[in-house]
Amino acid sequence: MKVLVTGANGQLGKCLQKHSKPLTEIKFLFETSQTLDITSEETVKAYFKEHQPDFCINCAAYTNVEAAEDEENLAFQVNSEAVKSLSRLCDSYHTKLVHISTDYVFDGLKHSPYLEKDSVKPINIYGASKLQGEQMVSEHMHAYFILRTSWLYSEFGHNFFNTILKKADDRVELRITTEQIGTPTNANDLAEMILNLITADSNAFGLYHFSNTGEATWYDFARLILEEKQLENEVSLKATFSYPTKAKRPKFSVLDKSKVEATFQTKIPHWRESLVGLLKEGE
Ligand SMILES: NC(=O)C1=CN([C@@H]2O[C@H](COP(=O)(O)OP(=O)(O)OC[C@H]3O[C@@H](n4cnc5c(N)ncnc54)[C@H](OP(=O)(O)O)[C@@H]3O)[C@@H](O)[C@H]2O)C=CC1
Ligand SMILES: Cc1cn([C@H]2C[C@H](O)[C@@H](COP(=O)(O)OP(=O)(O)O[C@H]3O[C@@H](C)C(=O)[C@@H](O)[C@H]3O)O2)c(=O)[nH]c1=O
Repeated sequence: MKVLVTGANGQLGKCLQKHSKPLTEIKFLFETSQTLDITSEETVKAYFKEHQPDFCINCAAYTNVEAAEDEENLAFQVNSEAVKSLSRLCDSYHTKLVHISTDYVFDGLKHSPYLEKDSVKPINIYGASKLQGEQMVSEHMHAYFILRTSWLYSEFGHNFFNTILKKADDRVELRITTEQIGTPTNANDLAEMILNLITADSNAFGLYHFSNTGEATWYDFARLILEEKQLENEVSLKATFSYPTKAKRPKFSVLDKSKVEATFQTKIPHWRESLVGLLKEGE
């Protein structure tokens, strides 16, 4: 089996590289923004013609939520237009697509976990571009899995977890918002789930919510990082309701995972357990 991973140098791409090592029976083609720019339709077309992958895991995305407010065209080009041509190609080569989307497709006004069937209404440009990407996948192909996830972090790349660790190392005073409730998700858990989906070669196509379980504010997330690193007495951490940003973010974006759990018999770890596990790994 041949599996193409786009955006392979991003955090999810790197987690997939890490967790796919034991899967020697699968040939992984890890392509970065340098080796396979998904916005270049001709390049991607030629790539598919040559390699004809059985699966494509699309980790390529424009993910800078703040900058997207000023770079709308680029965000839509990567997160929607490129996804349209990728989906068409996957359909014509019978390549199954695993596409990743976000909790930011919701407006955050619900008070209980969001189901796959709940109505979507993004409140920032990044969320709007990702929603349009989802629509491109479902309109242009059949054999797809769209996995919506939330608040991804890992040891790799730019994410809230690494930002807090860096600020804590520099003994910068932390002011962290309590305004949003969601679920931090260890990208290593998502990578494992994706690899299970592929090795099972499941045909249960469709839209799924996948995050760690439980809920938290960004403040709760930062606090557990400091506690586990035993830095709570060395770094000042203050809760603030308002932390002004250019992009609006949903106030509540916890995802309901019943569908993914029931379909794939997965036991998803709690966000606290997973965060503690990652910090222990790094010791
Ligand atoms: N990070 C998060 O908190 C969340 C992410 N998601 C989704 O999960 C997926 C993975 O995100 P994550 O790994 O965190 O994101 P990253 O930003 O870490 O990685 C995205 C990767 O995509 C690459 N990329 C950007 N443009 C192109 C392009 N035109 N062609 C090919 N590659 C490109 C980037 O390369 P380069 O750096 O060279 O530009 C980068 O390596 C995305 O779909 C994202 O929307 C969903 C919920 C939460
Ligand atoms: C760095 C920092 C952020 N914040 C706030 C800003 C914001 O409201 C919240 C989260 O900050 P960030 O900008 O790191 O996170 P953000 O970029 O909004 O994260 C999102 O990324 C995209 C890609 C997704 O798909 C989402 O699921 C989500 O993970 O925390 C503080 O309160 N204090 C701080 O020191």
